[in-house]
Amino acid sequence: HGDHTIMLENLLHSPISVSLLASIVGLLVLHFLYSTFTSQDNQQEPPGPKPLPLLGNLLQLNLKRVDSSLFNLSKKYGPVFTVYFGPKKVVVLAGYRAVKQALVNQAEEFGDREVSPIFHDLNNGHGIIFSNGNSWQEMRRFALTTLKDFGMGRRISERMIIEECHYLTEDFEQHKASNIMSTFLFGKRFEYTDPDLQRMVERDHEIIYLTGSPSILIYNLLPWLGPFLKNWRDLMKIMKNLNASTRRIISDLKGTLNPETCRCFVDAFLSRKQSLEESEIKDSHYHDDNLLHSVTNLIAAGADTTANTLRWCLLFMAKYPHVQDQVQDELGRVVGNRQVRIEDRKNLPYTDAVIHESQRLANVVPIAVSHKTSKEVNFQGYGIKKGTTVFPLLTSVLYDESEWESPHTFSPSHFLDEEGKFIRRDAFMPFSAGRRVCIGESLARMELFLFFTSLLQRFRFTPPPGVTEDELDLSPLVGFTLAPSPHELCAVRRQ
Ligand code: HEM
Repeated sequence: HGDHTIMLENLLHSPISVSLLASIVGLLVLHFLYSTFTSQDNQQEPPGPKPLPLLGNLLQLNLKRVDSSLFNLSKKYGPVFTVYFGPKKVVVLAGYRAVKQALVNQAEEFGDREVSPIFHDLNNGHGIIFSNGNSWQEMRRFALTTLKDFGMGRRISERMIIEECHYLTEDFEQHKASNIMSTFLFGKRFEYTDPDLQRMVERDHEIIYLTGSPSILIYNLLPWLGPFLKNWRDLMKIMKNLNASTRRIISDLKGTLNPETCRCFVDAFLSRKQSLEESEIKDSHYHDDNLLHSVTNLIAAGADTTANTLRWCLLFMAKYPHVQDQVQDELGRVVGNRQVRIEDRKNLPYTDAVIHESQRLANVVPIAVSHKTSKEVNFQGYGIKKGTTVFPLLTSVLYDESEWESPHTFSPSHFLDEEGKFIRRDAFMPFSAGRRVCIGESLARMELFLFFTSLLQRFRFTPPPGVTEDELDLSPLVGFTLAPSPHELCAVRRQ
């Protein structure tokens, strides 16, 4: 003990040793601080229910209604939490603030797409929705500019939709949104009775429904199960047929292509491809697979979502006749019997609010489309590793209790001020946000407005005879999107 004291005394008396000791202690403290700090960053993952080995949290999730289960978990675990789908880790973003902060303020980090095995089977990394990197960037940019060139969000698409309104109100059918996409992509609309159109609509519907089914969720965790699952075999077959018929339409257009006058999206793609080939640019992203999958992606993303939303709007009208009265009063007062135009929207605040409220409550794409982190992220004090699957839970934004006055009831007043003027709401996010935000928002909003108003001018929507408004069932048919359950409505011609 005495020797130690002497050594320490000697050390402290030597100026060099003192500074050496101080440096060592300083370094140790720094190291300690650094490691606790970074270990928090690296290791403290978002909280969540305790997972079981292999099963993860599957027993706590209702696979028939994943979005609602996750919304319930968010009430316990907060706006960012971890759940395990079997062995697969998923970080869920819940509520307007968290979803906006991630997708908009940290857009780059949260902007990659998670491509689950089923969507890999269906797209092979091509197209727009389920691709990443340079190919995605090029295809998304090309689709946006080309659709705009052909009139998306502008007067030309207004004319196109109005023309479709005439067919729609003559022959009450639900293929109008597919025809709008078809006009953009292939330069032509189909007769509603055309078997090609009917098959295209049916196939899309099936794909969207089946990809959200519980057995495909399980397939995504255990892909070797595929051939044993009926839904997987069905999906492969439907996709094969859809691809074959899309290839046929593309090859017909190729036969009559004139790069000087492009008729449609496919023409624009083919002539870009041709000019790149002529300048001997090899390995560009403009190849047949990207064309095929961009086209099928645009139809899948653009037709079913819009048609479903319109069906929800009509169902809400039949269920809430006093709301329908007010829409029809307003339309009668402001527009009368003439064709509604986009510029009328600003004078139709109640009708506009009803369409927004229908989109909010219908919540057609409840978990958006899964994202993936592109790098390690620090988010709200938690560390999330690169490549982690992220669910932006749109259900929890559209039903956020701290944003909406009565989140679970149909109430157009969410979008109206005291004087009855239309107001925008930040938490209205059915098209998601950020780097991957829906590219068809302006087109979809135009279609919804023009189709909805044209129908309500001419028809009164009611439950079928013998069914009361209360009995109309609002529980959705759950797939990748939420559609109304099969139901009947009467469309009674007004005057
Ligand atoms: C009411 C109708 C629609 C709704 C509710 C809707 C909603 C959405 C949502 C939630 C996403 C996912 C965004 C994300 O990953 O965070 C999305 C993506 C997409 N939508 Fe829409 N959409 C609609 C109509 C359309 C239309 C008409 C088109 C075509 C012009 C379209 C094309 C796309 C494409 C290509 C993507 C993928 C974007 C990407 O991954 O970069 N959508 N949409």
